[in-house]
Amino acid sequence: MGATRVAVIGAAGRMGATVCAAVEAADDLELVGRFDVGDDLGDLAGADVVVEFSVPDASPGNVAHCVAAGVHVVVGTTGWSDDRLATLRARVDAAPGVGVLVAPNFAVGAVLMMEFARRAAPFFESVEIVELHHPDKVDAPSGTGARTAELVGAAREAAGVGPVPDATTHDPDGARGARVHGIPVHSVRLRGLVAHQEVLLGGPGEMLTLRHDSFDRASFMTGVLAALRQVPQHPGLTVGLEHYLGLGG
Ligand SMILES: NC(=O)C1=CN([C@@H]2O[C@H](COP(=O)(O)OP(=O)(O)OC[C@H]3O[C@@H](n4cnc5c(N)ncnc54)[C@H](O)[C@@H]3O)[C@@H](O)[C@H]2O)C=CC1
Ligand SMILES: O=C(O)C1=N[C@H](C(=O)O)C[C@H](O)C1
Repeated sequence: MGATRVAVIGAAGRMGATVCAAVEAADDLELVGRFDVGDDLGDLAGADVVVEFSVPDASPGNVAHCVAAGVHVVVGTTGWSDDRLATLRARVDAAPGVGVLVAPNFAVGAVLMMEFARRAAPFFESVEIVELHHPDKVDAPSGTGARTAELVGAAREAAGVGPVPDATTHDPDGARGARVHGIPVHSVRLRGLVAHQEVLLGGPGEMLTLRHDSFDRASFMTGVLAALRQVPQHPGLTVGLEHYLGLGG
């Protein structure tokens, strides 16, 4: 069997460039196209699979182009709201056989952190998420932070756990952070960082801290390469790399 032909959208960016290098280094993959802002996606350079790391407002259009062309897509761009995912799901359902994976984080450790947080969530009264990133990141909270809050919030609701306790009545500057699915999420942007997250779970007299650190974008490549090799075997829309790793509830 020949090499899988891969095109990258957002190829000039931090993640896109790292993905291009990883694809070029893999014997079973061939990099056939690099696309960035302003490029005509056309026939996607004849790719079998596209990897998409661009910006939240461009990603839905880029992915729709790939799906309409019948090309599988691995999407790492963040900002996929429920509405955007619903629109994408309808497009994918109308393109039988096409696989699309949208994953907020491709680092295996981060996927495990989210899974551990989901499992631990019903056992603690309090949960807060602190996500820390490089200051060139344009979106807040991070996709990982938002997804973790969604998983944790759903697990607490399913277990009948009430809202997180919080006596705050005066917070004119938003010091308590964003609320995502009822979970406080705090975003730090700091020069020197790459991508980091802590999930703090508190109960009477104890705290469990789950922490993941991506020190280098190499941390995402194992997941990206595994995803682009597997996506043709997963027709339809999948959200979260955990479903390709045999995890997830
Ligand atoms: N899922 C994951 O594991 C990870 C996801 N990300 C996400 O990936 C996205 C990109 O992150 P970075 O590479 O750090 O950003 P970046 O800013 O370095 O790269 C974004 C690239 O997209 C390009 N772009 C902008 N509009 C475009 C369009 N309409 N079509 C094609 N390309 C376009 C830009 O010119 C730029 O080259 C962000 O949403 C980020 O949160 C980042 C790291 C890991
Ligand atoms: O922009 C980044 O860098 C990252 N974005 C993703 C996110 O928003 O969760 C994944 C990772 O945290 C790095």
